[in-house]
Amino acid sequence: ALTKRVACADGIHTATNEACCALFPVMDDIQANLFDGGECGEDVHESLRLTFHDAIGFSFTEGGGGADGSIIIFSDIETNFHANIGIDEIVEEQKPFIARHNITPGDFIQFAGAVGVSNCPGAPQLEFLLGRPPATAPSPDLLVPEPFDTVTSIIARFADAGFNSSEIIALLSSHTVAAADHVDPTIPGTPFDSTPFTFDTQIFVEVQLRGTLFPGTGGNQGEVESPLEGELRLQSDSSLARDSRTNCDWQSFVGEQVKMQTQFKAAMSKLAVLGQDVSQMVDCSEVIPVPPPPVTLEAFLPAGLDMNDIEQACATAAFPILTAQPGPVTSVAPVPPS
Ligand code: HEM
Ligand SMILES: [Ca+2]
Ligand SMILES: [Mn+2]
Repeated sequence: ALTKRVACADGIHTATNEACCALFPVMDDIQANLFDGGECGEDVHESLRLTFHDAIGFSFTEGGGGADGSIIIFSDIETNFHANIGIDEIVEEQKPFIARHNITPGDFIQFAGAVGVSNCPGAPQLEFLLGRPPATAPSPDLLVPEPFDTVTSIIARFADAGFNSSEIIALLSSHTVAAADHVDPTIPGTPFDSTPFTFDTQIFVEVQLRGTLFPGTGGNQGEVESPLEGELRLQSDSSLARDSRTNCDWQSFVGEQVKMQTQFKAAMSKLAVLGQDVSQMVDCSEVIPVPPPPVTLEAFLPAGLDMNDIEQACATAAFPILTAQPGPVTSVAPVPPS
């Protein structure tokens, strides 16, 4: 179909809606100066986490404006919430970008998340809608889930924001490009899967492996044993992979790159506009770059492990049979700090 495009004032870009033209200089700035020239590193990971921590501040019963930028506008309040530990870093890094462009914090947070994820091989091209007004109040506390929450409590919290249990698992695809800095503060940058720079399905494989060790110290709140040196497992991910309400959804993404991409994208589209009036927003998804494909498409077992190390949890389907990477057991390298 032919869509009428307008020329942007920069003389370089075109857009279906002129309002989207303003996003190109923002994108160039964050790619060069926040994401180190287009990497899928720590700042992208933190920016993706921030999209969630801003948006999930929404409740049908407790209030909260959702994806409204309140976590930046009222950072003095929200970064002190226990579940937001460490989020102050990316909040302070993003503030100067917002100051030098004409964009609201709510729009910037979701835009940076979508552009950032496009740097990760294997990710879907996320939607981006423009037009979130500035937040007028901080989010109430206790709306962001904690890694030590029970599955019952996590499902209830997401339901109170409009998400079903399948959408929770789809959103947790995000933990494929992720590491923890504060769960075990002795080992910052410890990834949740062995490929923290690739948006693959390894998170769904590796969380299903039998836990055998703590990568740093034991006894941290919200952490359970992982299968590999250098890899950290959240108690919440572990429980969701094993609970009968969510284990088949979890397993269903193993090796299913396109399914994961499709469902993550759909759930992120909902998350990014929580609490917003979509009828007042402009679709600028065309501005978001198309991510590179993953280097390897096949899901695998980490070297030295075999199918006996998988803790089958879904009662109605067998875990896909995977091949181990060659060689002896390896350890996972940390994600370097930004
Ligand atoms: C049950 C829900 C969830 C829980 C309990 C949870 C918990 C956590 C925790 C504890 C960390 C480590 C933070 C640190 O110590 O640095 C983390 C990291 C992260 N989370 Fe989640 N999370 C959840 C859902 C989500 C969702 C829905 C998204 C995005 C859509 C997300 C994206 C991320 C990312 C990208 C990181 C890595 C940040 C980095 O590497 O710096 N999480 N999450
Ligand atoms: Ca990964
Ligand atoms: Mn981090």
